[in-house]
Amino acid sequence: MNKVIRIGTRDSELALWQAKTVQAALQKLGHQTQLVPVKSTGDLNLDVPLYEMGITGIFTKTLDIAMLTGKVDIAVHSMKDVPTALPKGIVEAAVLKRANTKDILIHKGTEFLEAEGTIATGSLRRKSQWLNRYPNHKVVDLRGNVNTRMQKLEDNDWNGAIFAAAGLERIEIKPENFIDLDWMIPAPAQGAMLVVALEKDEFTRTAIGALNHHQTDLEVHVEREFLRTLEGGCTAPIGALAKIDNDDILHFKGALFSLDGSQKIEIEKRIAVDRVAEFGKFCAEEILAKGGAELMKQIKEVLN
Ligand SMILES: NCc1[nH]cc(CCC(=O)O)c1CC(=O)O
Repeated sequence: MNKVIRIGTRDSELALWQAKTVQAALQKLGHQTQLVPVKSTGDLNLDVPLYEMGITGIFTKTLDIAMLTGKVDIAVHSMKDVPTALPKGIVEAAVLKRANTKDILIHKGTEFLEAEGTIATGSLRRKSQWLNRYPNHKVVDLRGNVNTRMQKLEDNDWNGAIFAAAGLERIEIKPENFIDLDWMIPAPAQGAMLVVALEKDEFTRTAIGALNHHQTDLEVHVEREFLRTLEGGCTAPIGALAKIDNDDILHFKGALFSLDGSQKIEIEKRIAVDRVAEFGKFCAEEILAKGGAELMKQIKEVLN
């Protein structure tokens, strides 16, 4: 059997870049492909409510629906935007080799760092970590796709804004005036791309499976298991980074923060790659035991 693999993508520059990268990789393997930009879900009439289908992610919802209604065969996502529980009928088909995992600060001069200043981010994880390190600073909300956020930074008098290096590097808009935030723990799966497909579509799953990068796959699954064990369905300030070294040792760093950044519960551990099963869960349980359970309860009271 052979068929054209229809690749669903949102229409931001970053989403298109990611979808085209997967398209090029599939074509190199001899597959026929087609890009299908998917705009909004507004005109769709579904007979089952979204929550019953297990559809939750704000970034992934549109493409989930396009796939479940047979309009596309696969969807390409920034893996960090994908909820840890996928909708019924949708499965991970491949995790691509990871790019830069770092958060970076795009700034207009770094003098403010040791004094007072205002930085912008829409991420609770970035906000809480920034305030933990710079309690005298102010953090303002910043939303939109990366191009929009970059423009808003230019248009406002903030001292800087935080971005994932990977996003800016992919679409080649990373400016000169940045610093790597090596101390900031990235979002679980930051810098990785995930291709999802329908569980029942074996042809497509096999085709896409050839793109899987085993090491990245192992790393991000430890990070996401850590997240899933901690979060319980809420978007708390949680960071996680797993990295496998040349000796097949996985190094893990994870943390949970209070929303105002005043509390930080962190963990740093390593384990042999052949023993990573349940390691993310194990690390999360240690965080929960070290005060994380109480902190999660407080966070949920504020957010829900
Ligand atoms: N939440 C938005 C988002 N989702 C994925 C990326 C960039 C690519 C990545 O982090 O994997 C970004 C932009 C950002 O966080 O600055």
